[in-house]
Amino acid sequence: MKSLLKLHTLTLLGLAFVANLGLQVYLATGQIKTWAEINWTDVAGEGGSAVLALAWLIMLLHSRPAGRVTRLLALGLACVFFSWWMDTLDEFIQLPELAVWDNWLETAPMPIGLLLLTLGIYHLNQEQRAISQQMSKREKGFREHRLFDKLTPLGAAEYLRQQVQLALGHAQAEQQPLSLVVVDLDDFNTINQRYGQAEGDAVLQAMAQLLLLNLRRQDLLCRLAGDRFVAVLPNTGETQARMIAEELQQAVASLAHKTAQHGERVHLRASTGTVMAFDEDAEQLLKRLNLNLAKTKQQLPRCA
Ligand SMILES: Nc1nc2c(ncn2[C@@H]2O[C@H](COP(=O)(O)OP(=O)(O)OP(=O)(O)O)[C@@H](O)[C@H]2O)c(=O)[nH]1
Repeated sequence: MKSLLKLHTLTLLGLAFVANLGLQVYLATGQIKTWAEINWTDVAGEGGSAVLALAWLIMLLHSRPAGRVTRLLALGLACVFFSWWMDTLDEFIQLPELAVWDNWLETAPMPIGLLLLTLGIYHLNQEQRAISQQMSKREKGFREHRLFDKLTPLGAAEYLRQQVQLALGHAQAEQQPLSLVVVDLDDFNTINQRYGQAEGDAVLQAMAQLLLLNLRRQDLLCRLAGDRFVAVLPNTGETQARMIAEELQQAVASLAHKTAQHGERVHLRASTGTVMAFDEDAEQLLKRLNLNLAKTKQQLPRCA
C-alpha cells in the first residue's frame, strides 16, 4: 500500500482534492438533510457504486505499470467515481431547487469517464496483442533453440533431419546431386575414460570447429549424436563427397588436441561414410548413411 501511495500520490491526491472540493461546494450552497429525508436505498446504490469505482481504481494502480493505458483507465475510473460521489452527496445535502449546475457535476463526468475507459481498454487490447506476439516469437525461438546442440554451435539430430529434407527438395527441384558425409570418432569412449568427460567434451568442440573449417561455405554441419557429425553437401556428387570425407578424416588425424590438465596430445582417428541421395526421404537417406558408416567401422581393428 505504501509503495502504491508513493507511485500514484498525485493521482490519488488529485482525486481526493476534487472529491473534497465537490463536498465543500455542496456544503456551501446546500443544507444537510435530516435523517428522515435521506433515501437509504439511493445511498446504498450510488454510494456502493462510488466505493466500487474507487476500489477498481486502487486495484488498477496497484497492478499495472505506469503508462498510457494505466493513465486512461485511471482517469476514466476517477471520473466515474466522481460522478457517483456527487450523486451520493446529494442524498445527504439538499441543494437549492433552482440549481442546475449540480446536474452537470453529477452527470457529465460519467460519459467522459466511460469514454476514457473505452479508450483505455482499446489500448490495453493493442498492448495485449503486442505481448502475445512477443510471447509467441519467444516460444518459437525456444522451440528452435531446442533444435541446436548444447555442446557445439551445431544443429542437432532433429535439425539435421529437417535440413536434409529441405535439401532433398531443393536438389530435386534444381536437378542437382546431394550428398551426405558422416564423420565418427574411433574409440571416443576411451578418450572419455582416460581423460574424463570434460576433456571428451573439449574434443567434441574442437572436432566441430575443425570440421567446419574444412567444409565449404554451402555445406551444413550438424552433430547427429555423441561423437557422430554429419555434413550436408549440396550440389555434390558421390566422387566429390568421398574426396571431402577423405579430407575430413585426414584433418581429424592431424589435429594435435592437447588435454587441459597435462597438455598431453590426444591422438584422434575418425571413420567416415558417404551417400548420394536418390529418390528417398531424409529418414531413409540418413539410415543408409549410418549403415555405410557401420560397414566401415566393422573393418576397424578394435582397441583394447
Ligand atoms: N564427453 C562426451 N561424451 C559423450 C557425449 N555424447 C556421447 N558421449 C559418449 O561418447 C561415447 C560414444 O561411444 P561409442 O558410440 O561406443 O563410440 P566410440 O567409443 O567412438 O566407438 P566406435 O564409434 O565404435 O569407434 C559414449 O561413451 C558416450 O557416453 C558428450 O556430449 N560428451
